[in-house]
Amino acid sequence: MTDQQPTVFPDLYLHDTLQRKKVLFTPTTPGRVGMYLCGPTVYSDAHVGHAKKEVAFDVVRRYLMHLGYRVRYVSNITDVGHLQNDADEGEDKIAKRAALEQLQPMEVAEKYFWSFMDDMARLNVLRPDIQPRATGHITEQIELIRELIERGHAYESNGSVYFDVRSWPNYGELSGRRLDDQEEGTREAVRSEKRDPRDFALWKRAEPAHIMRWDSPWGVGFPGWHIECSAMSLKYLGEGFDIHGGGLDLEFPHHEAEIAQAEAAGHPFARYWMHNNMLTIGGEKMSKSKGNFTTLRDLYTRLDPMVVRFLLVSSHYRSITEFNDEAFVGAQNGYRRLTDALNEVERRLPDAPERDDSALIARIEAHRADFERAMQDDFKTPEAVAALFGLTRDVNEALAGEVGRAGLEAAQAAYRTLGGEVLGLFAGGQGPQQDDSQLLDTLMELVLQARQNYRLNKQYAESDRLRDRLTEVGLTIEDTKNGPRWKK
Ligand SMILES: Nc1ncnc2c1ncn2[C@@H]1O[C@H](COP(=O)(O)OP(=O)(O)OP(=O)(O)O)[C@@H](O)[C@H]1O
Ligand SMILES: [Zn+2]
Repeated sequence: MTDQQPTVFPDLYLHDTLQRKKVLFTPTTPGRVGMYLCGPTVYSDAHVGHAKKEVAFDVVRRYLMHLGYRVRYVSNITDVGHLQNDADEGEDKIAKRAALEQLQPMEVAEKYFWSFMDDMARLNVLRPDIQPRATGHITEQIELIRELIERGHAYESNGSVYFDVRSWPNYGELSGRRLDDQEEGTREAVRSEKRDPRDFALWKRAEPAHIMRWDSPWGVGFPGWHIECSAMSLKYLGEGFDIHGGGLDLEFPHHEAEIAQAEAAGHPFARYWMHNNMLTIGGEKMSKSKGNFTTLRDLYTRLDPMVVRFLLVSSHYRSITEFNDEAFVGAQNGYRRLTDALNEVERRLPDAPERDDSALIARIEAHRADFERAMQDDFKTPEAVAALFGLTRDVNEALAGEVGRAGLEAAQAAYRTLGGEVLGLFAGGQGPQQDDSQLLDTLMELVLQARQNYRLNKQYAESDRLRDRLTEVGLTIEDTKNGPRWKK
């Protein structure tokens, strides 16, 4: 099979954190893009902030694919518990959760990996081409640390290995922080192992109680927080790969450390850095540790995941998205406007008459051009969504009268390509209609309530009849100590 790739790609501008400005994007290998995104630490359910990041970069990837690029999208899974704070101390997040849930650390990682995958699938986030796990790449991480020691940029101390920031003058180039401005804040015991308090751990000696542990040239231990991303992105995308993404909160120290680890070892790192801004609640970053989060799981009981996605793409990836009920209502209405129009277009298509729709088609093309222009200017999704609303205004106006096949087909193609393929707003491909599973959840909640009322009134025969009838259609009710549950 030959590669069907366009030879000319339209100009695409993106904001590069490293250059602190919007720049023209040119991939290293014509027609191909290698992208790496810092993925989740799998120790709890994903929240809406994680969704902002995943959707932001999913849209970047989808748009590159839409332009005709072949994209290799790599996103890691942190399944080794790195320590709780940036100063290389505190508890191991995964181990802490394992103790709480009485599970093995690897059970915790497995459980939350799958919950993350399910949550993102419902948001219509495409699966990464490669999803490397940190625990599966300990050898690569050890190798990179060894190179750093050999080149004099890292040193072993008491069974741990630290990156020597003073040996690498470029440290701070991404975040613009000068070494002298960087915080110290490290506990005395850890500080005494370091030559400089700002040095960060590449490898940590494991205390006897630490479950996740590996042999290394420096004794039994586990990797530091940052090293996995340098090792795995280089392994799967090669030196000088194109785009590295992640949340703005990771710029320092995580991304700064990723660059230093790779480049000090002699491996040119990412050429463009993209950072999404934060999803906030009451003006504060939504985060696991602050406890001010709403999990996607919870949110999906109230909202169609596609509305959540619509809400996220309605603000720019570099803007703050404030999360509140008003925003939901707006997103619900906005999404409805698009899907109502598309549903009507598709309903009419099979019996559409032949007629001249050139005026409508010209307007559709103009909205399409607006959409592309917005996306080529640093992925301005709010403007792209505005173009879809412009399209919807014209389509609705046309639908008020008679529209021919050509007009309907052009409208359908615009919605499906731009709203569907690029923005990922119409999951599944079978149409934008409401997802029935959502409906089923709501109905079953009502049924369980009705059954509970029967039981409270001691109407056990009615309650049993309800349950038996559900069993006949393949729905089972189980009474647990936390109340009744149902499953298909
Ligand atoms: N509120 C948010 N808005 C946008 N992106 C976020 C938000 N919270 C986390 N992210 C991104 O998700 C990824 C994983 O984040 P992380 O696991 O540190 O979540 P967190 O909730 O900030 O956890 P913690 O509070 O324990 O640091 C990072 O790339 C981070 O930038
Ligand atoms: Zn990373």
